[in-house]
Amino acid sequence: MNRPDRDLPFPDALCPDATPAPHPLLAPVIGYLGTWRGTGSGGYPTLEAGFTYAQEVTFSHDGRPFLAYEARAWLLDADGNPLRPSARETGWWRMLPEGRTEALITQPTGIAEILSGHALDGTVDLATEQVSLAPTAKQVDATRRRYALTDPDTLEFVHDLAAVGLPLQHHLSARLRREDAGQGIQLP
Ligand code: HEM
Repeated sequence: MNRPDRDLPFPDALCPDATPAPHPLLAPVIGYLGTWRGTGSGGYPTLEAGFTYAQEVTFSHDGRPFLAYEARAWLLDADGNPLRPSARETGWWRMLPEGRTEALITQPTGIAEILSGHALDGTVDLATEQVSLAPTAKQVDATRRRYALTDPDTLEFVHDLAAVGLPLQHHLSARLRREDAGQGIQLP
């Protein structure tokens, strides 16, 4: 969806020095632009065992004050080989003055999250304002997400989940590296 090489009149940009120029309100998240890959682990009290996964995440923009966000994950076996497709999600991070952030994220499991939070110094904290569920989706009451650029080429992610009647607690942690690591964007 966000491929910059597509023949569109207004293609998305994946880095700050490409055309179009990023909107000034993207400043607190400018280091997120690009494609990220890495692995993570997760679990939940309802699951017999924890799991490990790989993930690819892309943030792009079209010159307006929001990031287009797309993520797909697949489970890994004990040897690190791909096992099966897992979570996918797509959405929009709306950037407001002073780093205030609103995000809309949907998943093919029938879950739609509306989150709000704040972006500061490469860290974005988001918590759900509202979760909407398709009629057959699992019960999800709330999520909380923290994304942190621990260096210009490393994006760490922690996701807490309140679902199926349980209180908000850890579901996922991941560490992603910039696809073209080494050419990382310097943080302001
Ligand atoms: C990288 C992203 C994610 C991965 C790899 C992942 C992985 C998993 C796995 C492996 C399970 C066990 C069921 C299965 O085998 O499919 C699961 C369950 C579940 N996940 Fe996730 N998940 C991710 C993101 C999310 C998100 C964003 C939400 C909610 C907004 C979510 C909500 C749930 C719920 C509600 C369950 C079912 C719990 C239960 O019924 O016991 N997951 N997840």
